[in-house]
Amino acid sequence: MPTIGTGIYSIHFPEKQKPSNPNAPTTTTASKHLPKSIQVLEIGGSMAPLWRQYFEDIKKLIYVVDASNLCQISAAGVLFYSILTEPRLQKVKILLVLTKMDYSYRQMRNEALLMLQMSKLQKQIRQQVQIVEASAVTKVGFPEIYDWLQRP
Ligand SMILES: Nc1nc2c(ncn2[C@@H]2O[C@H](COP(=O)(O)OP(=O)(O)OP(=O)(O)O)[C@@H](O)[C@H]2O)c(=O)[nH]1
Repeated sequence: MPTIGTGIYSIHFPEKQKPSNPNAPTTTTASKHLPKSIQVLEIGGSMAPLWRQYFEDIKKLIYVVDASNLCQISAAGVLFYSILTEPRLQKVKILLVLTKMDYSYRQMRNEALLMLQMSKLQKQIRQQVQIVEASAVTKVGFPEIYDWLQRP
C-alpha cells in the first residue's frame, strides 16, 4: 500500500554502544550535545506533485528509493533531480537511502546509482548527497542513518 498523505514520526536515537575497554570514555563533549530524538515528516511518493508545498524551512532531507522496484527507479531519479535543483533546497543536507536491500540482489547498489544517474547528477548539483543502503527488515544502514540525522 503506498503512503497517501503525510505522517509525522519521532525517531529516538539508540544509546551509543559502550566501548569494550572499560577505561575508555563513554561520552565526549560533542556526543553530549547530540539530540536524543528528532521529528521527521514523511511525505508519500504518491504526493510527488505536492512535494513543493513542503520545501520551506527544511534542514535535512531524506530521499528514499525502493531498490527492489526496478520499474520505478528511473522515475525516482527524475523526481530526485527536481528536488536537487529546487532553489529553496540548495543549502539542505541530503541523504539518499536505497531501501529494501534485503529484497534486492547484491549488485543493486551500483545498478540503482546508474539508473538514478548519480555520478552525472553529482557534477551538476551544489549539495553533497550521502548515500546509504538500508533495509527495514535487517536494519542494515540504520547506524549510518542515525548518525546522519544526529549530525548538526
Ligand atoms: N523486504 C522488505 N520489505 C519492506 C522494507 N521496507 C518496507 N517493506 C514492505 O514493503 C511494503 C510497502 O511498504 P513501503 O514500500 O514502505 O511503502 P511506502 O514507502 O509507504 O510507499 P510509497 O510512499 O508510495 O513509496 C510493506 O509491506 C512493507 O512492510 C524493506 O526494507 N525490506
